[in-house]
Amino acid sequence: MAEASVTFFSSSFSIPNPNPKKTLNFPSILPVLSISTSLKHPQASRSFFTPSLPSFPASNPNTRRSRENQCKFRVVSVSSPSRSGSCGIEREEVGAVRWGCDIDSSENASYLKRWLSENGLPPQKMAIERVEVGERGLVALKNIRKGEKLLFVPPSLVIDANSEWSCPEVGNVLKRNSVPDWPLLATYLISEASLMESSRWNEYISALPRQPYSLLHWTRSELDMYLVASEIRERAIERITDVTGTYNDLNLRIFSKQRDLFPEEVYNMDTFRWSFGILFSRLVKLPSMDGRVTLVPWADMLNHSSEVETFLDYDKSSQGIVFTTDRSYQPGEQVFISYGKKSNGELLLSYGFVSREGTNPNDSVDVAMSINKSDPCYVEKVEALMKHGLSTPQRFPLQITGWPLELMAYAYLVVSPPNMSQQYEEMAAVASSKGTSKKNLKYPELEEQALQFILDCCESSISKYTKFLDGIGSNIDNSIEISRKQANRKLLLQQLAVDLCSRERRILFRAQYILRRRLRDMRTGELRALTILNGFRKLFK
Ligand SMILES: C[S@@+](CC[C@H](N)C(=O)[O-])C[C@H]1O[C@@H](n2cnc3c(N)ncnc32)[C@H](O)[C@@H]1O
Repeated sequence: MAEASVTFFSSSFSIPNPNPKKTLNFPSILPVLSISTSLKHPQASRSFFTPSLPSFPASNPNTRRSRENQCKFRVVSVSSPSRSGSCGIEREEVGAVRWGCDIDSSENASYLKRWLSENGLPPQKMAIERVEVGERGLVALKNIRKGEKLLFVPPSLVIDANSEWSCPEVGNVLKRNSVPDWPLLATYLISEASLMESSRWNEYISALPRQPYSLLHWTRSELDMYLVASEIRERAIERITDVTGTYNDLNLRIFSKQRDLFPEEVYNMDTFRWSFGILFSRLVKLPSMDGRVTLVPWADMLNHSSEVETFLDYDKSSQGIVFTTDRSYQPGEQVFISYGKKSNGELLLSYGFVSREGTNPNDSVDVAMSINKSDPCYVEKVEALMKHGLSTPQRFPLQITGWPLELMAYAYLVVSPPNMSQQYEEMAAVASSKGTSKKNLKYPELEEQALQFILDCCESSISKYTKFLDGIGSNIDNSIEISRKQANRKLLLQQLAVDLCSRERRILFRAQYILRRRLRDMRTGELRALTILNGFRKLFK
């Protein structure tokens, strides 16, 4: 059960490509939500500030749909012409769309609940309410026992790659081009959203956040300014680049060729950023359905807690999407789920929040390691790494409880001398976890150097965090006059960055302490052995 809640999965994204030189980009690791139950006060840092985002009149989702209206999209995007650079994140303003709602308004959520009930959602023991953690969430209406199954969302209310398109022509074009699940679902959401009342998902889409929170929605300068010390910045840039690349490919090969079906006002970078933001923060992978990725209305109103393990799955006996509580709840308590065993950086990357201090047992910090260019065996080492899908620099996660075998193997490779070139392969294989087994490499003659190398990496990282945390407020440019809305956003992002960086630096401090102690013990051990040896020498003299 816990295994299934580790919700990273590999997406094989590729549209059959007439030009094999041009590859389609898409993140190889994408997060998916899984579900579980609650903490008493899992206050996450996001709850300190409420960002004030542009507001537009919400469409009334209760309007009746007319079938003849199908495929007549409404141009509702308010995105401004993009000033973005090649990776699309140079812009100072993140485009917003009109779809969805401000999640602090509960009106759309009550339309959603009514619509779900009318369409087969059975009576629930929870209701959508404004909550302290996560803004909107599901709250127990009655006593809920530990081990109870909840939700029972019927498959007819779930969106997946096989869902029927309200505008079948658009769906047919994508299917003919064998567009994989993630970009297909992103396009599906945009297509349905643009149809408004003519889409059967209107009530669901109207209750989605207009601005999903995740690093996908930070500008390049925000990432550079606030996440300068954290490796999560790189991952955010990679993700933004992948999403942008995916949109550009779809646009080039499909949208631009059929503008009647895919008008630019609807299918553009801003609307894709919105739909990918929704997918990153709400998509669920269902283990009992061969890992099918789905959007599960209602279930996706549950917020995350790192201290519970229960997750969403399809339940054959009830034929619905359920989760089983792993604690009891009293009326009025918010019910939480687990989005998987994620570090705070990963939570910020996909969901836009950081867990409250000390509540995330899965927290880790990525440390970047690299082979020194002046290493006489630089080429051989890099070749060995590349053979196993690694590079230089390479990131490894460090946890409060220690570091993985892969990181140690990489460190051995970095410090190993030319006369050990026969072992480079083995080291790289273990570093990539693609070796024969998860092997604990042991090279006693290199251990001290390898540990010293890891310590140096941690200390250089610590100094970056300290510089950022000491300078926050003073090194951030306050000279530009900003509106209240921008000030709120700035405060929110600063707070998130400070929370993330303090948690990550704490893990590094712990690693520094352990490494220093281990090295000291090794060195005093060596010293003692040397003193004994010298004593013997003197004796024999
Ligand atoms: C699947 S949705 C959950 C429902 C969401 N609160 C809503 O109103 O639509 C995931 C989003 O909820 C918020 N969220 C979930 N768990 C949270 C937590 N522990 N602290 C703060 N925000 C949280 C984040 O904005 C995240 O992107």
